[in-house]
Amino acid sequence: MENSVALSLQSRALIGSEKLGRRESGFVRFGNGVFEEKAFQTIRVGDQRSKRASIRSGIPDAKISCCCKKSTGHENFHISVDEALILKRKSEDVFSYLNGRCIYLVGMMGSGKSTVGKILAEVLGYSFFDSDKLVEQSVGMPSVAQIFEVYSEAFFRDNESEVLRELSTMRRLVVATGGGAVIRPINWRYMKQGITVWLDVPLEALARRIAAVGTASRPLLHEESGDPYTKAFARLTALAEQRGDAYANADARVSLEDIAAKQGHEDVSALSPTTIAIEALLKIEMFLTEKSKVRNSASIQG
Ligand SMILES: Nc1ncnc2c1ncn2[C@@H]1O[C@H](COP(=O)(O)OP(=O)(O)O)[C@@H](O)[C@H]1O
Ligand SMILES: O=C(O)C1=C[C@@H](OP(=O)(O)O)[C@@H](O)[C@H](O)C1
Repeated sequence: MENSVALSLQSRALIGSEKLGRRESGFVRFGNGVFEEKAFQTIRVGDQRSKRASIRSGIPDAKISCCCKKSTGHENFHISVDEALILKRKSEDVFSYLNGRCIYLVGMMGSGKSTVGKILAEVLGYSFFDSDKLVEQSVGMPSVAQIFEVYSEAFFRDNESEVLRELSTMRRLVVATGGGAVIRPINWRYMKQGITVWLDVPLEALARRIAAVGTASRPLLHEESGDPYTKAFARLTALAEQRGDAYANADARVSLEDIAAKQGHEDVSALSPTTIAIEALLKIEMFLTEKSKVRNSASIQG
């Protein structure tokens, strides 16, 4: 991405009426109990000044929204009053520890990076970005699938790295990265400017989710034959093996199996995105408090 090229970054979850600080109230309408994606912000990559100014100012006329329905319109995730309150309290705790640092969500395709990322952005008063969407915009194509087809995976990966580099200069963002962003060490350098969080979801659950929405938008899953679940599962298994421990570089790991066990569920499909967002905040808090303890004891010793 060259500076001269005017590219547009879109943030789909900046849903607050305040100017990117803490939202004091109204992030959820309890009566309805679902979130709805409402507002988006456009900023230009390549023009750092307008980008930062735009991010600082937020969206003056954005409405506080109460429920978040995915843009596909197929799913509603219900959220209880209790969960909404825990989410709000935990976000307030974590907000000060974060001190403006960005959150990068990593994980396999379908692990919920976008779904959970939008919730985190909303409660923290951060902007949400999906790195796949930013690559699409920077290349000027409507889908990642098309970029793979017309150019190549390598071309997509180069642009993905460039997008992550740009984002790494910014603050107060939640970024849903593409599932393969973890394979390039340079991307870790960019993402480690913020806090990295791995959404660790069992492959069966991923395959079920992806089969439900289809593989058309995910070119790496599109080649296999067979029914949607079987082909998604086979390809995800191969990708997970290739990627090995790459996801484990993340600062915090959110294991859906662990949350399900803790809550007495047999299956991770019982876990709502809100429950997962709460766990992500807990893990971020643990990581940051641990880090500051280590720093403090090092400064006492030295
Ligand atoms: N906790 C969850 N339970 C059930 N389905 C989910 C959950 N989180 C996400 N999904 C669904 O899984 C699919 C992939 O989620 P998405 O957030 O797009 O993943 P990613 O951004 O990691 O590719 C979407 O259809 C989404 O609605
Ligand atoms: O795992 C991967 O290599 C990919 C994941 C996709 O992102 P999501 O994880 O958002 O589906 C997208 O970047 C591309 O299709 C490649």
